[in-house]
Amino acid sequence: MASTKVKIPTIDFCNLELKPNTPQWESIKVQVFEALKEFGCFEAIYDKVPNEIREGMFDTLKEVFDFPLSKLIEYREKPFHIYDGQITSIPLYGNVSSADLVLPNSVETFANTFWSDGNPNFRNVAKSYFKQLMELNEMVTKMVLESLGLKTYIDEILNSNFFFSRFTNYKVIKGEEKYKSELPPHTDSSFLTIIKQIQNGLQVLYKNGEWIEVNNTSSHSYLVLSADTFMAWTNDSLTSAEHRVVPTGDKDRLSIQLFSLPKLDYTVKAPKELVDEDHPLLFKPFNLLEYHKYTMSGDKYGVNLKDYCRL
Ligand SMILES: O=C(O)CCC(=O)C(=O)O
Ligand SMILES: [Fe+2]
Repeated sequence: MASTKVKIPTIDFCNLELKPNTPQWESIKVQVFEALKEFGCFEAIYDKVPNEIREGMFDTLKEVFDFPLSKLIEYREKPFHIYDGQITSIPLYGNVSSADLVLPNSVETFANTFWSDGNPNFRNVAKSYFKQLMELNEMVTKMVLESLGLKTYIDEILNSNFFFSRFTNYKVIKGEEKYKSELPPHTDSSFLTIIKQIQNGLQVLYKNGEWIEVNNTSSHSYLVLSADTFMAWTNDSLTSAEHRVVPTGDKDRLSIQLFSLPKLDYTVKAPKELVDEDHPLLFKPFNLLEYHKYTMSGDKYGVNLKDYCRL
């Protein structure tokens, strides 16, 4: 059972002209760093995504999972477009992911696969949604690096970012208790992951062993998670939040994720400033391409970066 005793911090990013070196920035920066160290996550209240854009994204997500399987398979056949569904252990879980929703000018491949007119409205909605969340990702990244005294690395990290988006659907079939669409506990391989859920279900593991429910306190709530790459790059200064999804209720649960990953050939290595005799290097330098090749080879279900390159 998830606990209600410990709460994930909520950090308000609204109504502020958030710029480095302002008092608001400094105050939020402290909260962000503390939360990512302690919990590996926080709930951001972030009102830069207009309601109609967020709703447009979820309407599209529903539409995509109502398409026949043949459409989803056609989508999967395009390079770098993933459809993960019908997994034997979680048959009601499905996700559609790609890098192209967030690359400038390339949401077209996604839209052209699903809609014969290329759905121009959705293309605008997706660009607007991800642009705002990429700004949130950038602010949080800067705040972490400033907190670590590593301002000089901000450009390097932001330039190494490669974004991946995912639409996830946890189907519910009423009365079919034996089918569960839970997502098992895992950590993400990204620097940061930004998750929007409309129904609850997401839970994060706290260091005392309790699963904490992620609740939306506002329609502008997003969960920001720090993940494996940021943990390795910061030599363990941040936690990589272990999380899982246990949907409740009798409606399909929908969520959208944005992952900021390191570019495939970027070598992730903790900077020298974070390594000394008292803080030895904890992860061998790695790049995502080699790591993914490793996770895809043989039976590696459930492995994470720690298994791959923790020293
Ligand atoms: O559906 C969610 O809320 C989270 C999904 C997730 O953890 C993932 O795709 O890595
Ligand atoms: Fe995840």
